[in-house]
Amino acid sequence: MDPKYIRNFAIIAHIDHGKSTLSDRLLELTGSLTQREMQAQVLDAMDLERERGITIKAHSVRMMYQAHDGQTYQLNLIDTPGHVDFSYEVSRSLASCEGALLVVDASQGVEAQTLANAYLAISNGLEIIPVINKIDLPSADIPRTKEMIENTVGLPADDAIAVSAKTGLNVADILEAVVALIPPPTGDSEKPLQALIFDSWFDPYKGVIVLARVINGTLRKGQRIKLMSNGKVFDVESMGVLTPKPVEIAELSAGEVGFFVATIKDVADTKVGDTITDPTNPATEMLPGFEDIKSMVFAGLYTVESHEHGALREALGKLKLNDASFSFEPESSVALGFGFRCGFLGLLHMEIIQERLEREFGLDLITTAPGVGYKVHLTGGTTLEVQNPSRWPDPTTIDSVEEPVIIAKILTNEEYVGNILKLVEEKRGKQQNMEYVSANRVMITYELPLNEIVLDFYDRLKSVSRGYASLDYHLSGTWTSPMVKMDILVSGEPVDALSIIVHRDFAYERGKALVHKMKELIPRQMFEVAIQAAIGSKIVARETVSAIKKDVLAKCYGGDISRKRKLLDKQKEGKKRMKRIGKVDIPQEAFLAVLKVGE
Ligand SMILES: Nc1nc2c(ncn2[C@@H]2O[C@H](COP(=O)(O)OP(=O)(O)OP(=O)(O)O)[C@@H](O)[C@H]2O)c(=O)[nH]1
Repeated sequence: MDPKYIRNFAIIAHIDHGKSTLSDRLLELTGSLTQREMQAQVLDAMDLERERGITIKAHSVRMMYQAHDGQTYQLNLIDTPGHVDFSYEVSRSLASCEGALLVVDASQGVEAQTLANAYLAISNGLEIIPVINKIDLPSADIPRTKEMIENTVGLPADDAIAVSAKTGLNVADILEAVVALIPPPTGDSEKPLQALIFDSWFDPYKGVIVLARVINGTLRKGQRIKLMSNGKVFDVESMGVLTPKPVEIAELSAGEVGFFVATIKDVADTKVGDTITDPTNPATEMLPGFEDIKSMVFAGLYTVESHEHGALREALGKLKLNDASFSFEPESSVALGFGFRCGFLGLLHMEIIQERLEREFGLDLITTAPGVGYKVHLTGGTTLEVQNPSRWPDPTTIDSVEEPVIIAKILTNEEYVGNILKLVEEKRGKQQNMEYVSANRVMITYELPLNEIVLDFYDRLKSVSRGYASLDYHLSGTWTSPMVKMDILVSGEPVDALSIIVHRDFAYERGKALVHKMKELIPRQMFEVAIQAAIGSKIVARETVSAIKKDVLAKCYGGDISRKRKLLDKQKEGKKRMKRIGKVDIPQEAFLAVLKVGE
């Protein structure tokens, strides 16, 4: 198609501001889907996404739209993931577009992620059309939302389109604005091929499916392609566009977006952000912005039943086929047996993988507390990358430790600033900036150790701000910090899977809180159980779980068999996620106690 009539755009928004609902409306208006065909929120394809109401993977849909000028335009809507864990993918999706709809909930206003995504869009040179959504709500405040867009994002918002994605009110105006305001792509179909990969996944029937935006040149069915980051060469077997139903096509020319299937076996070969070229007439340069993304958060995954270990390995292998950003390698624990150390982009990513393992593969898992990767410099001059506390070297051999640090931007209402500052200070934060972005909204920028964020930061932030704070973060570097390993002893025995890495100055407090929480979480046994926190041989905290005195069934005084059964079933249910360590049954929650300390 003549690029003049192509518009590539994304919708960026804070979680729950209505991106999926609006996408569905646009599909409906362009006749891409009839109402009958339309399942609620087609773009969120995975069940899990639908259930959790979040968009995990980016997809793209081609819509044909006849504008008021009589011309038919090809509109490619590129969906972007809405969560900070996936901000690299967001940035690559945005790099495939010339414009973006910035959707802001009229009752909530601009949130941290609205801003983070808007900045990504601005830095990718996109034309941004502000859209104020949910104007059907009684609490909608259009003038205030406009003011916030102007003050925080720095975009003129007089012409913001006020819509209700729910009722469809004014949504048609968005399509006209897309055609009128978003520039057409400028690539050249005659130049050597350069196509940007912005998503890929593994389909059990078709193999690896790649979504790409052709920047220059033409990508044709049957042609040979080369991936510029790794030099690997494949043949394109089929290609198409999602309308949202897949429709086969023979080529994608400069400016167009679509998917293809090639002789690619491993999704890890198709890295988001990579450039595809033609090996017979290669482009001289990769497209800018490619990064090899790394796992930031690590945790051990074990099965409750040791005989399910093989099934876990198989399931992890299958998930990895679909998700190159997730990594795993075997590890073993004295307490838990054989398991895997898994790497994730962030906590949400970790929860998603965990849930899929349990739901799709029927595994019962024990997860150890998530932690980050440290660079440990030894006195002998060598440096270790340590992602597992049980690999922490002997403290006498450690010269210094570098821990990863993030820049966190927290957007909140004035009245919660005090609470939030207290929280970030407690989390070892260093203030970078604090400014009013509108009459009562404040943007707080802090440098914080990632290790503090992966623990309970999100939940704590939510509770101290009553939900009126949003967070966006990105990795910014490292700090040299006196980190130490803290062991947890149950009945005098160290349980390796419970060890965590903490800052020396906070170890005492953390240890006290942790054993206290564990005391609540470990059920009483027939005997007394001591729970201790120790650094090296020094015990820093201790609690005792006292022994059970009575038989639980004694309460039922014989007679009522169904009540008895219920009670036993309840106990069984409770047992499911326990791991017997020595003589003590430790429930899953206790392994994650460190996440719950503030509760
Ligand atoms: N009243 C009202 N509710 C809306 C409107 N648009 C969306 N919603 C509701 O807001 C909630 C979130 O909408 P989604 O479309 O799932 O939001 P999203 O931005 O796609 O969310 P993520 O996928 O998590 O990023 C849903 O319950 C929608 O029904 C609107 O115009 N008016």
